[in-house]
This record gives sequence, C-alpha cells and structure tokens, in this order.
Amino acid sequence: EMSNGDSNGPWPWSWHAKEANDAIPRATTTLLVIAIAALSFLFLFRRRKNVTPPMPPGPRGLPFLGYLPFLGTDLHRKFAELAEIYGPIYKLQLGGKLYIVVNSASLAKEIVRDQDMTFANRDPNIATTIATYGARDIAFSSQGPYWRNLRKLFVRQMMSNASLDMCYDLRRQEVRKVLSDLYKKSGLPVDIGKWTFVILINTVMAMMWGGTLKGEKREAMGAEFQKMASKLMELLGTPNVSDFFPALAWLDLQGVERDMKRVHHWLDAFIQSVVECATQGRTNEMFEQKEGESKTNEQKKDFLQIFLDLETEDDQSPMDKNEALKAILRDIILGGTDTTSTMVEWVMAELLQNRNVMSKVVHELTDIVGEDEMVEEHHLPKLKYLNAVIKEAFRLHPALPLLIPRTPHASCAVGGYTIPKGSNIFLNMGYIHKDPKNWDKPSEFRPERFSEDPSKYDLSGNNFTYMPFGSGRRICAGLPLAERILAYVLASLLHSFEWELPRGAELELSDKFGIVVKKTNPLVAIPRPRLSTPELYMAR
Ligand code: HEM
Repeated sequence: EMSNGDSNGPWPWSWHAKEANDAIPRATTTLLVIAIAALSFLFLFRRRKNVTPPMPPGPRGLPFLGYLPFLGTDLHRKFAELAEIYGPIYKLQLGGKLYIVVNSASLAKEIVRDQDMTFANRDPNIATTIATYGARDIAFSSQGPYWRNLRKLFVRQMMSNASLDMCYDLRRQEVRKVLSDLYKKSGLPVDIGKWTFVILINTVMAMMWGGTLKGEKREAMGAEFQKMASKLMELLGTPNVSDFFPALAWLDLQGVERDMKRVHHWLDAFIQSVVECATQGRTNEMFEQKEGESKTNEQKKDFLQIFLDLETEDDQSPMDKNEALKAILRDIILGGTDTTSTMVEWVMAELLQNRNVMSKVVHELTDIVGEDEMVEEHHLPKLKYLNAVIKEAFRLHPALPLLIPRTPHASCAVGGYTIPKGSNIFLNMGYIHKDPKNWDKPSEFRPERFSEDPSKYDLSGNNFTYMPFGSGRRICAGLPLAERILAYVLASLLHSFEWELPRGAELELSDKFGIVVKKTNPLVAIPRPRLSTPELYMAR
C-alpha cells in the first residue's frame, strides 16, 4: 500500500515504495532468508575499510528518472508528505540531481550553525543563472571574496539602521501616496497585494536610485513590473527537466529557459535604463528626479551611487561591472518586493479570518498611535501585538517555506548520514514551523504564542524551530528593511482603514508554489476610513 497517494497519479507503472506482501510464496521467503544470512556472513567478515555513514533514507524512484515523475509541482506539500513517511532527513534522486530535505530543527541547526561554512554555497539552476546574470548577485554567487564584498557592501551601506533611518522619508511618501489613493476608493473592493506592491516597488526603487516612476506611468509600470516579477519567481520555482538531465538541456522541453530569457530581457531593459540615467546623467521620461530630496539627503548617496563609486577601485572589465551591478539591483527589487507584498497579503487574510485578532490589533493601534495621527516608523517597536501577528503569519505562511537551497562544497555528515558534495539541501521550514513537537496546536493562528514570550523567537534565525528568513551566513540580507517595511505598511493599512470582505465573498487561504509561496487567489477587501479627519489622508 502506498501512503503518499501516488498510486492514483498518472504513473500506474510505478513500483517505488511498494512493499513485499503476504502473497510471496513460502519458497521465496526461504530463499530470501538464506540469501540474507549469506549476506550478513559476508558483511561481518568483510574488513571494515569504509566507515562512511550511510546515505539518508528516501523513496525509491525509477531507473534514470529517480523520483522525478512523482514530484509534482507543489514542492512544499510533497516535501511535507514525504517527511511524514521518512522522518527528519531524506533524499530524493531527481534525474542527475540529489536533493536532501531536512525536516527537524536539530538537523537544521547542524547545517546553519554547526556546519554553516560547509553549506554556504548555492547551486543555481538554469533559470536562476539567467535571472542573475550568471549567478553574479548576492543570493546565488558562491561564497568567496566576491560574494562577501557584495554582501558586506549591501548590509553595511544600505541595511544599517542609520541608512534606513535616512531614507525613511522615501518610504513614508510612498505609503502616504497609496493611503490617499485608497481613501478615494473607500467602500470599494481593492486588491491588497497589488496596492502593497505599488508601495514596495516605488519604495525600493526610491531607495536604490532616488527616483520614482511618474504619475500614470507609475501605476502602469508598477502593474507590469509586478507581473514580470511574479512570473520570474514562478519560473525560478518550476522543476525543470533540463536541470535534472543536463544532456537534454538544449531541448528546453518545458520552455522554462525560453520564458525566463523573455522575462529577464524585459527586466534587464528596465534596469539598464535606470543605470544609464545614473551614469550618464541622462533624464529618462520614465523617471522623475525628486527635487528637494537630493538636497535634503546630500550626505546620503543612493545605493546606485555608492556602488558606482566603489566600482572604479576594482579592475573588472566594464561589462562585468555593469552586470554585477544589475544583478544586485535585481536581487533588491525581487527580494524586496514580491516576498514582502505576499506577506502583507497573508497577514491581512489571517486578520480577516480571525476577527478577534484583528480587533486586538486595531485596539493597539488606537492606543499607541491615536485616531488623530498617521502611523510613523517610530511607533513600530511599540506595536507588540502587531509584531506577534506578523511572526505568527511568518510561521504559518513563510514566503519561502524551503528557504533558498544550500549546497555543501565538500561531502560531510548530518544526523549520522552522508551528504554528498554538490547536493541541494532544502530546509523544510514550512514543515518545521508546523511540527506539533515544537508548536502547540500548530494549525491555529494564535499570535499569543509569540507575544507571551517575545524573546523566545526573533526573525534572525537564533531558534532553529523558527527561521522564516533562514539563518547563518546566508540569512536574508534584506531582513532589516523587510522587518521595517512590512510592519510599517501593515500598521498603516490597519490604522487608517477598517477592512472587510466584499459581501458574499468567501475567504480562502490556499496557496500555490513558486519560489515565493503566495495565495492562490488575490485577496480583495473593502477599506473604510477610520481616522478622525479626511485631512490626515491627504497630508504628505
Ligand atoms: C518578507 C520579506 C522577505 C523574506 C521572507 C525573505 C526571505 C529570505 C530567505 C528565506 C532567504 C534565504 C536564506 C537562507 O538561505 O538561509 C533570503 C535571502 C536573501 N534575501 Fe530575503 N527575504 C525578504 C525580504 C528581502 C528584502 C527586502 C531584500 C532586499 C532588500 C532581500 C534580499 C535577500 C538577499 C540578497 C538574499 C541572499 C542572501 C545570501 O545568499 O547571501 N530579502 N531571503
């Protein structure tokens, strides 16, 4: 009997995981016993030369294909199913690739803490390599001086508290713009993910190159950009036959490479035009330099400027520099927008589902911010309950439930099993976050588990039962910004408006897999102003 439901799948000829049953004739059993006895005899008398630990357990697959035909496209659900069968660590042979999936906090710790250095590489697939200008970004370059320098530059220059404080005004303006737009739509259903994305893309772009898209173009480009970014994320998460069978890669059977090139070119042209603006001082009708902004921020260069200055000191060819720069900008745009807007959507969906939690959040906002004021970033640390709500949403709906796979640069052992060099390690955080061994009533949305003891869990991966941003040297580089912007956007939406579902609409919380796991259907809800005067919504 197969416990994972594959027997109903499209592969009736599958023989994996089938177990011997009672029908085996007695004679066969006898032969088997003899064979086992003989083998044990041989084993005992074999000289113990080889003490390499065994490989992790895992489902058998088909010759050549391995487990690939049974994988499906919903990796996070499939990985959870298999964890129930095979336990804390298992392997999947997928064509020529070996995946190792880790499903327990203690084994996750062995990887991100005890052997962090060994597991500090990535194994970018074909789609990822295209999307990152040949793995020249922070997220996919191998550890080494190049990655370290980029990461250091990014974390110190852009993600420091001082830098983030200095560009608060840029975030504030973008949030306020959207709040006043939403005010005009009060009583009408709005797509929360779409509006959040507008805030995020403009904020991130403003922080990177101090300019934002103009007027009408802003919304149109924002929507187009969101489509492209989502498509790109989806492609990054699609299991691609070409990755598993390099000999077949030229066929591009699923068209992933073709689609990715198309998306990549669109984004590349977009980013290229921005870079040209900065390097050649050219104005581009798409971009509007914020007057006053550059004057008040004279001390602070935007990220692009910092990078361009730095470049003159090294000796890469100009072509390479251009591509490295664009790869990092791509990281920031993608890392910073789709993940965050997905999380805003999940939090809002859970709050609409759990009205008692929603009213506690709103109470807290009224208490701390007051109805005569808009939310400011300085309020955020005081919003303890909202912060617990956000953590709980990250537990149940981590945007990257398998993090970004890591690859060991040498063979090593984890949990008493051999992990071969070059295999892909998935930390199954979506599963660990719902493991009843770690969490009481794991399927319930209960922010109190975080507010009761706030120091027990943070977002920086110190508790291995909870790591929505990963942990160790490859932890999310954008965490400081993500934390601020997520809380700021949510607090602003929830303080400025009351939210309800359109009449007759059913809320559902299903998700679909890509590198970012998001709601299957966009969340649509109706805002109604709740602050004392309309002027508050108009003020910038
Ligand atoms: C809700 C928002 C976000 C979530 C859930 C998230 C999650 C993650 C996760 C799980 C990883 C992989 C960690 C690991 O391998 O252990 C990661 C890596 C990364 N993230 Fe984020 N992230 C978010 C926002 C951001 C933002 C705002 C930025 C940039 C401004 C960003 C930039 C990056 C980069 C550059 C890496 C690669 C780090 C490396 O490999 O060295 N992320 N993120």
